[in-house]
Amino acid sequence: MAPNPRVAQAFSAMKALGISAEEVKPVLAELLRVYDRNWELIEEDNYRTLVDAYFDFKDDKGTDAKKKASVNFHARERSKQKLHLIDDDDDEDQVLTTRNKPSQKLSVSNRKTPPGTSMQDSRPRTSSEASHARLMNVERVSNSPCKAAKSAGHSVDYEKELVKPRTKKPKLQTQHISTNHNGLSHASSSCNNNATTSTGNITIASSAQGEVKLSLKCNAALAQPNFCNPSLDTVMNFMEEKYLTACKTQDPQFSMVKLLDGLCRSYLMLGHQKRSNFKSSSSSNLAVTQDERSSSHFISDITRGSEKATVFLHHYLVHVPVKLVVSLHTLLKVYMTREGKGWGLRTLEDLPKGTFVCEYVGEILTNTELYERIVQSSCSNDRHTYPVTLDADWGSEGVLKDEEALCLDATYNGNVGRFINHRCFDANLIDIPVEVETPDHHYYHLAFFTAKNVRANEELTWDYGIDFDDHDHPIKAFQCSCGSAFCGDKNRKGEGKVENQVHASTRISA
Ligand SMILES: C[S@@+](CC[C@H](N)C(=O)[O-])C[C@H]1O[C@@H](n2cnc3c(N)ncnc32)[C@H](O)[C@@H]1O
Repeated sequence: MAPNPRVAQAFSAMKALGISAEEVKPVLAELLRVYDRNWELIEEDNYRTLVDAYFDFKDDKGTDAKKKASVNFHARERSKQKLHLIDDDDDEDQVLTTRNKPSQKLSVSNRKTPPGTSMQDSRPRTSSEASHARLMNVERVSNSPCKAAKSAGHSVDYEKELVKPRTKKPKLQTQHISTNHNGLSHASSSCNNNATTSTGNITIASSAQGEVKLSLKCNAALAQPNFCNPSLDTVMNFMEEKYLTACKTQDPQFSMVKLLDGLCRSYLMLGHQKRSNFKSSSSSNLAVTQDERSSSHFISDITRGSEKATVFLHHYLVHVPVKLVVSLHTLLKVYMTREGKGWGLRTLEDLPKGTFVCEYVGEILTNTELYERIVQSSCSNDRHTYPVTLDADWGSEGVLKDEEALCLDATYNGNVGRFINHRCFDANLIDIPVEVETPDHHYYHLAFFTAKNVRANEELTWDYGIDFDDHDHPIKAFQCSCGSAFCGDKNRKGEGKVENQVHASTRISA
């Protein structure tokens, strides 16, 4: 009788791996029996199931082959149950633990197949069950973090085993970001579903369903001997500390998880804009409105190369205490200035004179409330920055006393406007109070417009109106590094003693 062509095909596929037909025969026979002669399941993925089964079988060479096959298939069935546990959470391929949801997703049930369950009992009953059983792959990772580090090479908490089902998921579009020696990041991207082939340190993969996965590959050169995996919590806390102090991130809500979440959101948002051929113009910027209360933004950018890490990320969250219609120039970029001014804001495109840039958003406080805050923050060594005094009457019909005058304090709640640095006299932005359409016209927003043509990549600056000679002012001026030929700070960097601290206050007229 002519040999079954499918059998011949399977033998030949295995032969290509150096496995003889003789060795394959019993394993194939067992698989056919378990899968009710469903060849598709065996042939899929280039006979992967057959290969797995063969190696399982071979592992226990020396024991009775048939009994062993039974045990192996039994193990597969246990794997299937594990997969179902994860399916229950509708998150079957989650591999990283998060702090909010500790590693239970990764934990594998100790549930055993009931004693006495025969191989026959464990047969998949439906094709989908069968394929679950078949597609299941279990990678064992040691409980010991150190051993896990050796085998996995990255810091993930595992409880027992990492379960990786080989279910077919929609293809993820991947993008790699590599960094050069300055820490400058550059990325390649594409709009099709093909993975790019460049090597890099960060891989972002997304699917059309809005799923985004990040994979960070550490620079091997930074590896230390005796490496032992830290917990995810330790890493997150360390990074949060680092960005809150070293990089002067001022958002008290800052967290690495939010940062990474912000990256994913930005990726999706930018991808969406790219697809819809989004193009910003001065007028369209004005049309961008949103309630920013819950939105987060991610910005990756350059530091001055003083950090060891390969990619530098900064994020800021925008918390607006009341629902405001905010117009935001979408191509703005927060970056670390080189002159020691901390973070700054720059434009990514040329802006003609008179272009609306962004609003200055902050909490509205009375002068008294602001003063109390400043006293409090100086006691706790917190940096308190940039209150803007408003001369609007804000609903009051009479003349306001000084202590009732209102300020915008963007220290804890603000928008990108909080990153605009001061420049003496010839700043390229001007702040304009913009009346809001309320019947009494008491209220206004503070909006920034360009006071001159601004070139792409130029820093956006604003004259805070500081009197650097006023030493009695309750808020001490910072040592100015604006670089303007008209700088009014006699103590500016390199030209005298360092004046105490960081604060800026300006008074505007409505
Ligand atoms: C409105 S914030 C600007 C964003 C700020 N650079 C940051 O990193 O958050 C104002 C603070 O920035 C710093 N700054 C702004 N302009 C500066 C300048 N010309 N020279 C030095 N520091 C400046 C001061 O610390 C000031 O209190």
